[in-house]
Amino acid sequence: MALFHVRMDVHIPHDLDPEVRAQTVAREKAYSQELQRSGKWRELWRIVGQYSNISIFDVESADELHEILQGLPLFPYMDMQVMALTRHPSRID
Ligand SMILES: O=C(O)CC1=CCC(=O)O1
Repeated sequence: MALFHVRMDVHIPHDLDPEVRAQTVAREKAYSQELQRSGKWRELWRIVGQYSNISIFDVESADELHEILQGLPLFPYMDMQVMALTRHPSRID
């Protein structure tokens, strides 16, 4: 098990066809909800006032995360920052 904190900043071009945009966003939603149901996409939060999110992934490896992120329908329109997480020694649970 490996935990990752991911920030995704979405930059869809303003001239993208509105139908393509709507279809891509709908496919993104379905893809992320399937991964949320599987437990791999553990947290998904909107950053207030930005077309950005903070996510926590619970995956087997960095390679698996890479595959998941590359499969995002919005991947071509995103900047991402990934941080690998490990357990803090002061945690009590
Ligand atoms: O809207 C976003 O932040 C991009 C996104 C990630 C998963 C999803 O459903 O939308």
